[in-house]
Amino acid sequence: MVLGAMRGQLLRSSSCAAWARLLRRQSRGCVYSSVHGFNREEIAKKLQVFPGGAVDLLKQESGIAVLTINYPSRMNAFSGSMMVELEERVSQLESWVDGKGVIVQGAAGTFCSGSDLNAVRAISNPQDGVKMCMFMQNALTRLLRVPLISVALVEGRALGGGAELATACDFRLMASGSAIQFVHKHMGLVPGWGGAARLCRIVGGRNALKLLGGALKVDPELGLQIGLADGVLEVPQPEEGAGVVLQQAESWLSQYTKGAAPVIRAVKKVVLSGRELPLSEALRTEKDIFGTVWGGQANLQALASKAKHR
Ligand SMILES: CC[C@@H](C(=O)O)C(=O)SCCNC(=O)CCNC(=O)[C@H](O)C(C)(C)COP(=O)(O)OP(=O)(O)OC[C@H]1O[C@@H](n2cnc3c(N)ncnc32)[C@H](O)[C@@H]1OP(=O)(O)O
Repeated sequence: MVLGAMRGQLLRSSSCAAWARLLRRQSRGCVYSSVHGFNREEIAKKLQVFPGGAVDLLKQESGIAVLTINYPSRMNAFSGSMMVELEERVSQLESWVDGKGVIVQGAAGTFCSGSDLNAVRAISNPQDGVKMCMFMQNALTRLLRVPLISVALVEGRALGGGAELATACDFRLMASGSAIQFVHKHMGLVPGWGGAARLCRIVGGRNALKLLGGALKVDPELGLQIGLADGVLEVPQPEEGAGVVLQQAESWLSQYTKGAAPVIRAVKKVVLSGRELPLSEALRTEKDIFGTVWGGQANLQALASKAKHR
């Protein structure tokens, strides 16, 4: 047993370096850095000028966190300071070693109505608009790449940047009566937070063209039909109390996060590399990640238990 554990430790340390190399190559999941003329501190300072609302993070014993976009007086629109707070919360998720899953939701029964239009009107020059996009693309790409299985719990409306936020999760659960709508065209815009690129990968180019070109309202039925939604949750009667939909979402996610955190995190990592890397590099990364769990505690316990897995 000791030899096995030592072998596992040796493999883990060398393979962790491989995962670190992958993350470094992706510069911790960021798309933009100074080589792209992106100055994070400069744009964060500009965004902080637009206060309001919060992005709350609850990390639970279960290993499932709840990230809440919290600005109900503005239908959970993202103020500038909330964009900076989102990035901070993603950093916390990246370093949560016991984490296995995360549910992204909006406060007060609605998801997110995109950018705070008051901030949008003030950031009207193209240069600052593009910098805001780069900031949010970095934050949302990192969210999608955290080694946790993520679910967007869509109640009420997910509009514009809110629809884009929903695409920055591995899965989407839609409450009955909810809608995801890429309203950008109505504003003379296209997605800028990475939502178009992710949407094409989720529903395919033709459906993405319809949703963006038609600014179509995607209800749960259409969401399931085109693969934008992975499940529909029935909204309970008011007397059943708030939080029931979140409990349903946690129950749905826990199907996929049952087990040791290192194993669930490795599952997300191998899928992430399979999703994003060229085949040969994905295979090498998979081998490295395999090495972090081979001979690990969960593996050794499973071998010792001789349990049958039906
Ligand atoms: C990259 C994309 C990004 C960008 O380009 O920067 C964007 O996301 S742009 C924004 C895209 N979003 C929208 O256009 C949605 C605008 N909001 C609505 O369409 C509606 O508010 C709603 C979300 C469908 C809800 O409608 P309703 O139920 O009728 O409520 P109200 O409209 O009265 O809203 C309540 C309250 O909330 C304020 N609000 C709503 N959305 C925003 C927003 N995105 N920014 C700022 N404020 C918002 C709305 O103004 C109301 O406030 P009061 O008027 O003070 O009551």
